[in-house]
Amino acid sequence: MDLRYQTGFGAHFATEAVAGALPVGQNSPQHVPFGLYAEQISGTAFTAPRHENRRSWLYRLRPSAGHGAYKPYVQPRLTSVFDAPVTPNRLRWDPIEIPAVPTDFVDGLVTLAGNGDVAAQAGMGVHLYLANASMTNRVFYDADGELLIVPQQGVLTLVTEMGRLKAGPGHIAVIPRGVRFRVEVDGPSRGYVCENYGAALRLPELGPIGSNGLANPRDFETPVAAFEDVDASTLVIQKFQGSLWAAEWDHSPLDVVAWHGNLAPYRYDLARFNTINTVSYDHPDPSIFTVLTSPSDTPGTANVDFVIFPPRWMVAEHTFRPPWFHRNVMSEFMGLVHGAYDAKEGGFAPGGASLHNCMSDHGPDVASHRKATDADLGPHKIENTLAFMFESRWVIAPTKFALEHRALQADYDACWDGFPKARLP
Ligand SMILES: O=C(O)Cc1cc(O)ccc1O
Ligand SMILES: [Fe+2]
Repeated sequence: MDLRYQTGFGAHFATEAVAGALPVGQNSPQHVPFGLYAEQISGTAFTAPRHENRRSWLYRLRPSAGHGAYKPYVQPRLTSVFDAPVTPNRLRWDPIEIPAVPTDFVDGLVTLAGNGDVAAQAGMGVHLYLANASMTNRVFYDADGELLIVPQQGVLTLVTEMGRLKAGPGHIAVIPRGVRFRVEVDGPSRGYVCENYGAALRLPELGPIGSNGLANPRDFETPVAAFEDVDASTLVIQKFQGSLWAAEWDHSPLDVVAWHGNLAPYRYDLARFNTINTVSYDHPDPSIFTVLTSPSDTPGTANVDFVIFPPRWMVAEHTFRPPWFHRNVMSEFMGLVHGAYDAKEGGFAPGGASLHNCMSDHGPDVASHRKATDADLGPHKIENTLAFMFESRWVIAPTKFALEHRALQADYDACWDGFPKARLP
């Protein structure tokens, strides 16, 4: 099915799947068209400043309040408890395999790491999804945070309350906190998820860059209204305060016929990113590649930034072009969608991950360093690559699952062994 989208970041959308379903001129009329039920979903406090405020009005076949009690649902690999001792050591994982047994998106989520406090609405969970089956008669939502999904293998169809969107490798999709959805897969599927407990992701400030550049607002796509009228038992699973809960509803909650507002799922094609970089010398800070940011209460110090390392021209003169050696106050979780990353010649594979926490020393490995030092510095295009980083002000703690998994590389430190010592005159 061809899906249709409306464009613009954080825009005030209005969409109806049936003509005349959306009330005109008010949100909650005494008689909603066709007897639909009006329901507001807020993503910010009612009194949040206007430029922060996010909410939408949904017009549905039945009110979502009509369901019974939720009971605990057991999926122990998805958690907000990062239960391994937090470590200053640099960590790297090979890709974790997609299971052979039928596994859908919810059951296929595994938590690798995270930070902050789900109850305080600060920090994030970092997960992988490892799925090979579509969700049937099951719908998920996350009361703990917004979900930034970075597919690495397989195309996902996200069937949400507010319409359908597709995202495969090269796209990202964002589902706001609380919005219900089902995931359909087209085969074995793997990707990364940043579960953002904090303030909703938004475009970064552009400062002296000016009024255009980086991710341009018009390239964000939000689905048009689409609904299913299914009077069959549906298991609605939610993540609430770190645990999963499920309730059997007697219908599909994906029954929103029309909606309007600025809280909505969206997708973005990372190939549309307007990558800005030096045209003179030196390697800028990677903040120049920020796609989306979730600010914390301290200006310029993100709860989490989503940063990409896309294909781009390298033209810097008399410059060591890959990332420099560094240690940062911010903590860095990295993943790779495809290709190779310019700071790591080997060992960092698509579907793999790395974690460099606050003040841990890292940078190019020996082979990448040598190659960049010996390189002829003509204009050079880095192609067929897409790495990304979830960068956070809070130290990122791994889970036991991640630390005990055989995908954890035992010898990661060795990639920085053998740098020849500088020779003084
Ligand atoms: O560690 C990394 O590879 C991410 C990174 C990239 C870069 O270009 C500069 C700093 C930085 O942390
Ligand atoms: Fe780094």
